[in-house]
Amino acid sequence: MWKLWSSWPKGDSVRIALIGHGPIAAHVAAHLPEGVRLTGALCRPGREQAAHAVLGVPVAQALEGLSERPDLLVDCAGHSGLRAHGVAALGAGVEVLTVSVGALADVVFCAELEAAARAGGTRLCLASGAIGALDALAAAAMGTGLQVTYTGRKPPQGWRGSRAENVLDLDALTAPATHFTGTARAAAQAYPKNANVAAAVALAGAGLDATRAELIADPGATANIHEIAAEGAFGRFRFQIEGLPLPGNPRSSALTALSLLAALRQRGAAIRLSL
Ligand SMILES: NC(=O)C1=CN([C@@H]2O[C@H](COP(=O)(O)OP(=O)(O)OC[C@H]3O[C@@H](n4cnc5c(N)ncnc54)[C@H](OP(=O)(O)O)[C@@H]3O)[C@@H](O)[C@H]2O)C=CC1
Ligand SMILES: O=C([O-])CC(=O)C(=O)O
Repeated sequence: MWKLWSSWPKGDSVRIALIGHGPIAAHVAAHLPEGVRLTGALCRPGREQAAHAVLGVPVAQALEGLSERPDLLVDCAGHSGLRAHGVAALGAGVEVLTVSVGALADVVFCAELEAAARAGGTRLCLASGAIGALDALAAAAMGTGLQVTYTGRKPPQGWRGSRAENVLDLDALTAPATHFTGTARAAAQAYPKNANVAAAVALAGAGLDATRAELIADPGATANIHEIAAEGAFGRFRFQIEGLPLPGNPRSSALTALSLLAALRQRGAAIRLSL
């Protein structure tokens, strides 16, 4: 069946390298669309063997250490991966696709990324990740009066290793408990492994300081539930997604890895969605 973004033009292929070898990276590597070739990966010092075992490609600690220069560097590692490699890659003219959207809440780092992309004549692409409806938010933001609230709800184990543990006894919860309310910027900075979605919603729509965020640990939740409530001159909408986690990390929704695959597939299409 013909699809809008069916495949890369025959004979063309894109070389990608990954940052990270966690559940998101492993899923991407195992399901690359036709025409996309994984040529390398970047890891932290001492993690070469572990990364090679998961991905089966040459591994280095920096882009210059890879034998093949990628056309695109795909950050699947989280904020520290983008911080370690984003500016250098963009400055060297290598496009970067990232899941670490919340890292852009740091204004200084965001400006460094932007300057590097301009200097390198390339761009930083933000994955839609675990959320949807960013197209509607971006359109709504072109009108007036946009107000957006994002609510992130996960089972208690989805908040392990996050600041929620300072506020709540996750093992003892018997009812939903809010452990953060504030701006999307503050959420993204306080929860680097859990609130990239808050940043994506904000960057697409009303901005990091005007978007309200609430984060909830819910012992009754059986999925990672993300909700957007938006209203403005355009009208209003509500969007909710119940994302199942990837095997290997209850924090990360499977849709995140799928969004990277969708972005890779779209990149090679002559006819594509416009967002
Ligand atoms: N945009 C979105 O909607 C979403 C974004 N995310 C982001 O994706 C990140 C990754 O998720 P997931 O795969 O589940 O997480 P894991 O934390 O399980 O995996 C992260 C991987 O990245 C590696 N890594 C960490 N820092 C670096 C670095 N500086 N350089 C190279 N590799 C590095 C780790 O390796 P090692 O520890 O061995 O060094 C590990 O292999 C999350 O932390 C979160 O920030 C997640 C879900 C949704
Ligand atoms: O995967 C998810 O459900 C969301 C997540 O962790 C994030 O926004 O960083």
